[in-house]
Amino acid sequence: MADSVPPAPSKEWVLDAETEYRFELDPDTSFAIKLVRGRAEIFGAELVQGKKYLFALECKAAVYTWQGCTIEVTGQPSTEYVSEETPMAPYANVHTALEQMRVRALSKARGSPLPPGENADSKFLEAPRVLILGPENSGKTTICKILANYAVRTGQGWTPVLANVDPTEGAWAIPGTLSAAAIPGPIQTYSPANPLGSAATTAPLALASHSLVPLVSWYGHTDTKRNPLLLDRLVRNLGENVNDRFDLSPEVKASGLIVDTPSSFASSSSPTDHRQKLIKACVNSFRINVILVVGHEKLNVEMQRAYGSYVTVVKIPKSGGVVEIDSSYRERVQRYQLHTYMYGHAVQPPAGVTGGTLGGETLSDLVLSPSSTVIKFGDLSIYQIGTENMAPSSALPINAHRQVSEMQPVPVNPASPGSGLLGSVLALLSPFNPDENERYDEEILDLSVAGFIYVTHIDVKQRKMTILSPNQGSVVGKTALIGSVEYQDQ
Ligand SMILES: Nc1ncnc2c1ncn2[C@@H]1O[C@H](COP(=O)(O)OP(=O)(O)OP(=O)(O)O)[C@@H](O)[C@H]1O
Repeated sequence: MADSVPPAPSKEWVLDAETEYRFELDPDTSFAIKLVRGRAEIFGAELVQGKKYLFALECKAAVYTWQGCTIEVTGQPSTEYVSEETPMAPYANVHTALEQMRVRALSKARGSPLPPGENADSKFLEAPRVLILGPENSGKTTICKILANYAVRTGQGWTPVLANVDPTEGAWAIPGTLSAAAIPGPIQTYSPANPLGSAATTAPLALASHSLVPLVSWYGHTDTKRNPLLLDRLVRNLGENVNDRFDLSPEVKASGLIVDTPSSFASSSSPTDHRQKLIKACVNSFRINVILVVGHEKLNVEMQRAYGSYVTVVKIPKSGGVVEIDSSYRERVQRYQLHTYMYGHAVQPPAGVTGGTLGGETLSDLVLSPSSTVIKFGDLSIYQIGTENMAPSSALPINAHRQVSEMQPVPVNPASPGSGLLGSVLALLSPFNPDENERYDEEILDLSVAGFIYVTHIDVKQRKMTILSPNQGSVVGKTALIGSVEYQDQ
């Protein structure tokens, strides 16, 4: 009977130069955009003429054109309009400045002479290492995408590293993580479940040919205030890992780094010392040399005072297109991310649209079938870092010592009624160092994530539990970390 469904409504929009078409989708709807004439981009990623791009899961985005274009849209967005006021010109200026830094850094790395008149002071020969700060809904993640996409679009072969230290956002994995990946090609926008494009963490590598393989670490909470000490350590680890990666390749190093941060780093409702410590951890560990503050005068002044002597601090405008997303939308997006990690995307294109791609992939390639496995309690060593609902050390009375530190790995007994395991997300960690001499007490805090599993059933009597995993690999003998991220099968 599919033939009798009338095709979804289609409409053409003619966009003038330097304008953008903005749209927002309702839940359970999909949408298609085709570039008919001219040139256009979505957050810096160019559209190919004639190709049908699909969008789903309450995606909110914009098609921008520098020279003017015509697009055909199919489906019914909840909001759509064209805006003539965008901050794309200042963003492009920032890109140009970063590009000059890349070119100079590569010349230095290769020992090539600098163009005449260029400053040979080593301070001006560093690749850009950019930290993006701004309040909620200022468009930080979108700016990261635009800047990374402009870098890969130059055709210079850059592979900038994008790092996400915002655990409220799933980036390439799921909420509760920090991650970093080198970006070899344009990041597509198509669903808030994959805000930075698709990645292959545990899902089969064949899943998506455009997948990145990011480095992921598990903080385990979506609230940055929950365990700031742990967050600080993970930020430093990620910085070290990125620096190690840079040491392996002068080309990647010259491509530079862009770091996306949580809005709590800019929010006056966060304790000032936590905020400042975490910003400092980012600046130091990622060796930041440019701070971009998105539309926040006070934070800009604060950053100028704290870092202006050795870091270039620039205030950039916020786009009027950034959607004011509320907490219920955020919760839904977190659920979409957790669901997509296990099941992939099962998107139904708008009626009548065939041959569309989602994030550059054909739809049939994006559906995953996770496996549900029963394991014995002893098969997996499960820990949590610190105890639940722990106030930070700074909130304890003077001279009071906590029994369990915020950083201490505590074994979790699945048989205990208060284990909190049922419905929880567990991060499977990469193995401990095989060399006993290299092992250390807190090594578990520094292990990267190999994948995630969800606990869907616990049978205390039989001492067994059922886990959902996106791949078939055995978990026996592995170490897992629980946090406070929960999953409910939809
Ligand atoms: N110009 C635009 N037109 C339409 N939608 C946009 C535009 N810019 C950003 N958005 C959308 O607005 C939402 C919020 O943007 P973004 O995630 O970049 O903000 P953020 O500051 O990183 O958010 P957070 O508060 O989570 O840190 C996203 O869904 C994004 O796709």
